[in-house]
Amino acid sequence: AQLIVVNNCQENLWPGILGGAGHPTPNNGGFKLSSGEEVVLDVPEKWSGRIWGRQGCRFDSNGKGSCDTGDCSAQLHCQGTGGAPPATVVEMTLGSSASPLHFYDVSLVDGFNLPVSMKPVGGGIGCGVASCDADLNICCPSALEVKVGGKVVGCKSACLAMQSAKYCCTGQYANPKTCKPTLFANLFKAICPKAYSYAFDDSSNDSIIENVDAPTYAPSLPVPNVQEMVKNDPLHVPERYVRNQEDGPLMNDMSHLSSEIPVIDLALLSAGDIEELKKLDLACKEWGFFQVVNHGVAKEVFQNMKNAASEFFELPLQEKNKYAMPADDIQGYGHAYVVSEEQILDWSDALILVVYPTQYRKFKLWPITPEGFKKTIDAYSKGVKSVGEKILRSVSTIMGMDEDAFLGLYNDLQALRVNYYPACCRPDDVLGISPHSDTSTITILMQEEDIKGLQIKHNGFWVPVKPVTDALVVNVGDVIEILSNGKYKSIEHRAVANENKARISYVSFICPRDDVGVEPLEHLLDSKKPQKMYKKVRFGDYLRSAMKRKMDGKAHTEMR
Ligand SMILES: O=C(O)CCC(=O)C(=O)O
Ligand SMILES: [Fe+2]
Repeated sequence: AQLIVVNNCQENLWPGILGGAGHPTPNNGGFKLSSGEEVVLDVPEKWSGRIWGRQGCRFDSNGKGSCDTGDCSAQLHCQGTGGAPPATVVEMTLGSSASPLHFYDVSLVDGFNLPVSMKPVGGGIGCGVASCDADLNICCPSALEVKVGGKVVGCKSACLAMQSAKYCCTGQYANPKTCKPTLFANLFKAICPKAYSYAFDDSSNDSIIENVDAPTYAPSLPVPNVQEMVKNDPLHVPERYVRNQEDGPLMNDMSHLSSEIPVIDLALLSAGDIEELKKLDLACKEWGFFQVVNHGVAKEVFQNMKNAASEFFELPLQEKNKYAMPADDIQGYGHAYVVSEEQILDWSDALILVVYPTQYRKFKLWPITPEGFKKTIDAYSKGVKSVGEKILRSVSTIMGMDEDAFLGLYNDLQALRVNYYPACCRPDDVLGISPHSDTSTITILMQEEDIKGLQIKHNGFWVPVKPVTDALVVNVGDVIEILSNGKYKSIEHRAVANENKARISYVSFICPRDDVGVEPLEHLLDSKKPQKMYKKVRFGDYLRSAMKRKMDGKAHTEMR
């Protein structure tokens, strides 16, 4: 794709550019653009990044110097650094020729320095003109002004000027319920209604045309709502839910092994710490499961998700059914993987939503009660996505590749499944979720602190995964098992029901796009394992064939 950057101002400008994680930065991140001039930048399809204008710059012949606003580490070429606020920023995630839907907005979250607008030309679909083309410097409240030589050159955001959690939407304000537009944001919004003016402002881009060509999935048969069934008749377990007793008792004495499931410090891992990388290698080989701590996602993001989801599941059924899974989809509130009238059913209900790529979001299935739930899901998923990227970087490192070898290929799709396991009067007779392995690249799960449920199969025994405070549980999915030619294992796991308590788990599946071919990586074949152990599969076909079967034990992974 091409970006045409035009300077319609009366003065010279120096645009700055920054590619998002895993995306390149064109033109070394910055260049001069004289008044009236235009420049065409080539960026790959699906490029994601930001552009802002720098003004009042002086650079020497080595490209060193500074700007009055938007400065990036005193360099002409920003090369990986963002602009100093206040600066009006255009943020975008472009589509591709196959899916020409572009997302972009003009953000005033970091303040304002120059009027900017963006629109699609020559094809592609977007949300029209995103802009703040008025000069906010003229009406900037004096407390927010940035002056150079007596002239107002920028208007700070309230966050920058006040440096407080309330205006920055951090700490206790880091969620859409408590992060409200401030007086200043409202002022910005009044003048520039088509711009993003505070951290949780999505009124301006919620109107984006949804899921133009979102993939469809094999539907699941309709079955009763388990939570409602229990509410109406708590002492009855219908025959359809009674599990096969042949697969042994649900509880055994393997819980002493729980403490051996590796706990990995993600900050150390991302810093390339050798011990932590070894731990990851061992975890993926021997366990297929591990927990991560120090993952950088704020506690509130988790807590908000837990609060909102608990509230959602407590709503009356008819309210929840406003988001009922349509007959031809597996997104929404309902059940997945029910494929025959005969199969034994799981003791759970679920809310399932595709969260990335954002253009696949089906907002009509995103609950609006409790208030702010949509934004909470968005914030939670964003946090999980960042954790997923860190883990995938390290996984590609231990597989002997560049750290970003997996990004953008195997983590394009992210789906959220919130499982609700009602209490059960005969917990030994049912399963919350039947044994299965995940078809994903990796799965990231948040569980409640004090309620057991998840068990993983380790050397033939079921080992409970004990919740670790603030940790996320991560497991290797079928995709990594195939890519690694079986070195890393996508382990069978299940969830049990509890007698007195309901349990909720929050499961994010990180997956490749449908059209990605998955097969063992050539460079991993060696004299010990010269053969590819798995057939090449198109991920979309693999996922759909897995969905047509009842989840039943390990892998749909087809051996050669
Ligand atoms: O609830 C759990 O702990 C496990 C859920 C799970 O494995 C899944 O949804 O794939
Ligand atoms: Fe699972």
